[in-house]
Amino acid sequence: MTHQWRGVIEEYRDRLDIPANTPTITLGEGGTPMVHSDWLSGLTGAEVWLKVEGNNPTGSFKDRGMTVALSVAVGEGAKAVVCASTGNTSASMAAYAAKAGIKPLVLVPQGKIAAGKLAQAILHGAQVIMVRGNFDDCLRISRALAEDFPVALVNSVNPMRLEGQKTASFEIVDFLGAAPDVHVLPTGNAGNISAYWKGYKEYVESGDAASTPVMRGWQASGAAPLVLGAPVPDPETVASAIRIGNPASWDLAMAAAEESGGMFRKATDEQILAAQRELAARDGVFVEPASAAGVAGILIEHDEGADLHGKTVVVTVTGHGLKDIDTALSGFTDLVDTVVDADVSAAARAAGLD
Ligand SMILES: Cc1ncc(COP(=O)(O)O)c(C=O)c1O
Ligand SMILES: N[C@@H](CCOP(=O)(O)O)C(=O)O
Repeated sequence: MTHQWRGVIEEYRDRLDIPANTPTITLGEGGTPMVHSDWLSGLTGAEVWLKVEGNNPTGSFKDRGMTVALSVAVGEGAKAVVCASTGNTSASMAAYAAKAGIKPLVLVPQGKIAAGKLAQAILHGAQVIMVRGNFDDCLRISRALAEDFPVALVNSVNPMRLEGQKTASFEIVDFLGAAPDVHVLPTGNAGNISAYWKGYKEYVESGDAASTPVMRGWQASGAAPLVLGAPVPDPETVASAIRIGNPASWDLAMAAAEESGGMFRKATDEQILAAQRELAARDGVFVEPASAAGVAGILIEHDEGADLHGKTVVVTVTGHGLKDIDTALSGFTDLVDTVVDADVSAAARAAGLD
């Protein structure tokens, strides 16, 4: 009989630092594909694998953390949950809250989150509060609400989120049979790089891996506090998911980069969008702009002459492209606007076949 994937908690309960009586609120998250990037492997001489986190139930890696955070919160009696979000956390939280039958409350920067993510949060029943401010303002308010009112905060400042998100490292090592040499991922609030590093270290401690990878986090140029070494008061980037100026997991993320021999770097919006398009067209993997920051990083370092020959590289592509189709289509207005009469010769002419 084939193994039915049971979600992060049931697959990894003995590796999660959670209370023993924690219930399981799951949508079947985790167990995401590792897709070989023939394109990036051919270009760099490395074996490059994409960890495709857009295949999670709500379309991003947040689901790994949210199943654990919501389950623990419900186990502790929570009747409502709150988060600040650039979009994906709200979509994920709202879905798991719906499954749990508790109230989701979301604070988002007004007009700054992708329509697909807003639709997810609303359809899953969240009360969405639009804030005149940025993500960092929303997180400050959410923390205060959770202190003063009976709502559990489920942003990645909640350690249960990192417990769940660390399972992606386990899956990568199990798939490859060893830890990769290099792990590349986009970085915003910095919970995910911290969670991956925790997971890799735990697999070494338990004897399931012999080594840990070098961790490289990529930020957008207009929202690159970890590169600059100081918070950015007005972060700006087309990659709305990582439009964050003061990452909550700053210290953990810095430790991940330093302990692993890695670093944080930045890519421009143009480089991120070009990477998004190339990845979709060459490897068949459609990701949202923020998710392409790590791919942009590989391309940038390749252009700079970095030598990855013979290495195993994993790039986490964090969220699905369908979440933000407005940005994706913005570079293709000529194609979208091409319309022909309903006959074969007009179609053949437009396609350049005649
Ligand atoms: C699609 C996507 N990629 C990357 C990130 C960055 O992850 P983290 O905030 O854990 O650094 C986020 C959220 O911030 C995101 O939604
Ligand atoms: N990109 C995130 C920002 C919040 O991150 P979190 O991991 O701390 O919840 C989002 O999708 O809102």
